Amino acid sequence: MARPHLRLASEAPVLRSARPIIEMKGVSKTYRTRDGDVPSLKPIDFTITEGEFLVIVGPSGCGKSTLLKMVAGLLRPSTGEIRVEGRTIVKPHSDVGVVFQQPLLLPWRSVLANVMMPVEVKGLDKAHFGKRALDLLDMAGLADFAHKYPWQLSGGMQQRASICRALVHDPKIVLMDEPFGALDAMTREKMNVELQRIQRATGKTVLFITHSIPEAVFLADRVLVMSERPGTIAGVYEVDLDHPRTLDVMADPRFVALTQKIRQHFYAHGGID
Ligand SMILES: Nc1ncnc2c1ncn2[C@@H]1O[C@H](COP(=O)(O)OP(=O)(O)OP(=O)(O)O)[C@@H](O)[C@H]1O
Repeated sequence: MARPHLRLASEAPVLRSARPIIEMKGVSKTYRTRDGDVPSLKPIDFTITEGEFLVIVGPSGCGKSTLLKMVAGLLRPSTGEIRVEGRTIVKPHSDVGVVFQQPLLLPWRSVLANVMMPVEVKGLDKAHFGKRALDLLDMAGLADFAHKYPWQLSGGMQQRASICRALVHDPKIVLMDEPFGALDAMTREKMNVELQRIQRATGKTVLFITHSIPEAVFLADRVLVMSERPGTIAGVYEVDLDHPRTLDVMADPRFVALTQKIRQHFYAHGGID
């Protein structure tokens, strides 16, 4: 990808600090439906620190997306409290950028106009953030595609554009719900390397959901393993591998041992999917 070492001028790399940025206290969720209650999450207590890359893995339906939506303020917890930067979350807020499994770009808008969506919605300064959008597209290797339309881009390029869109308003936190699940294996690996680079360059705190244990270990500072629905924390694994990580790290005995340990955790507790 183009210019692998470019860094946004406004952003210096921030190392992971011990400062809590997302705090969950007794957070649970039960969906109330016409067919009855659907308990999705048991009470969870967990803290994510500033600049941390936290990856959640867990069986299908265990409440991963529910948790992410609650951090984004798109859903309210049934019990407990989520704080972001010390503020209790009760509605959608601009401290986060969100990336979903599908890029969800509007086909009638150019790539640049898509990336600028959050700026327009939040009524931010278009000149200032327009420059930032172009810098981000440059960083993501999409400088030559700013004025193209989404259908003129590959799936991986569209997903990179959607990551730019999540970063454009400079949120401290990026929430990513299986963002690379729809990509082919090689593109997915490249995206992992790229995302790691962007996260290290910008110091963003990332909360990332995946079904892939190797992807989790490759990206994470910590991997949070959830149990079957109603989900709760089954284990937390620290990933003690140096940065920047290349794909070669997957042959490192520590990588192999940790992926195996997490996989065994799933076999012991009922499978990942
Ligand atoms: N709007 C809703 N109304 C009722 N039940 C819901 C709703 N959204 C999710 N659920 C239920 O809550 C549980 C958790 O859903 P969630 O999407 O958070 O799981 P997940 O871990 O992200 O799953 P997957 O890995 O398959 O994407 C599931 O059993 C799901 O059926």
